[in-house]
Amino acid sequence: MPMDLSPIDKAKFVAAKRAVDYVEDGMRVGLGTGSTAAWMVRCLGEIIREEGLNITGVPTSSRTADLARNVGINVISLDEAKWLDLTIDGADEFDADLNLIKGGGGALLQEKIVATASDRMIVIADVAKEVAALGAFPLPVEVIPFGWQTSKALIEETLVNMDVLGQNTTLRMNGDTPFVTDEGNYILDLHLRRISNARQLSLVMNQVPGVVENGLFLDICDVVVIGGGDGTVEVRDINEGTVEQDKMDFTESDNLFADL
Ligand SMILES: O=C[C@H](O)[C@H](O)[C@H](O)COP(=O)(O)O
Repeated sequence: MPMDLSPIDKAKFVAAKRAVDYVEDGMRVGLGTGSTAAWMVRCLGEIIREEGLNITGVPTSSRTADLARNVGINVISLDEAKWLDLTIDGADEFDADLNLIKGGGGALLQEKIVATASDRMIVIADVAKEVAALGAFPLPVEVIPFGWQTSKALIEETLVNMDVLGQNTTLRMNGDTPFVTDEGNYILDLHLRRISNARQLSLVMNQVPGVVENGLFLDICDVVVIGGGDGTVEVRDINEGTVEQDKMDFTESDNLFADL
């Protein structure tokens, strides 16, 4: 009996399930963070249990580390792994060049380090994450708590100097207190609406004192697996374009749904 999933969760699930097909025995895999990545971690745990694969996971957040251990994935740190075969992660937006905005869940720093330490990055996303131009989703920028208001003012001044219009920067909150990342930092969300020069913006943001990293992932992603609420899956490769379009039969996933 399948669990009663909403269309958005079905979309995330089918993307995640298709993406774990890329995982082979003996691989070291970067494990992303967020609701879509959580489906992937569960699917990975499932194939490890069912097929006895020897997979080592490097999580990108404490949340993902806890989930990975719970589903039976052998978890090590990036420094122990040193280099990864593959990272599978979600995204907040992706464009036609497979450039991304990430960090909606506040894990962008570890995610960027882990993704860039991988031979390949596969992004899993529901169809709604595709955009013509990045920027409708607020761009997360991680800053150290010391002097964060100064960093915020410098970011705003920089955006004005770059002629970025409609900008507005907010400190991410968790109730009444600032949201704190796994590294003990804060997140500033840049409400830009449309980013016209992502490369320049990324470089300039990272030069502001106090900024640790920003959520633009440029030239990092190799493949996007896009899920639809009706079970459709499209695989888009950075070099080859759309390489696969399929539709998953949900009845085939009954056992997996029951386990999740
Ligand atoms: O910090 C969080 C990550 O970048 C997530 O991968 C991103 O926010 C997408 O999350 P979700 O799959 O929940 O939409």
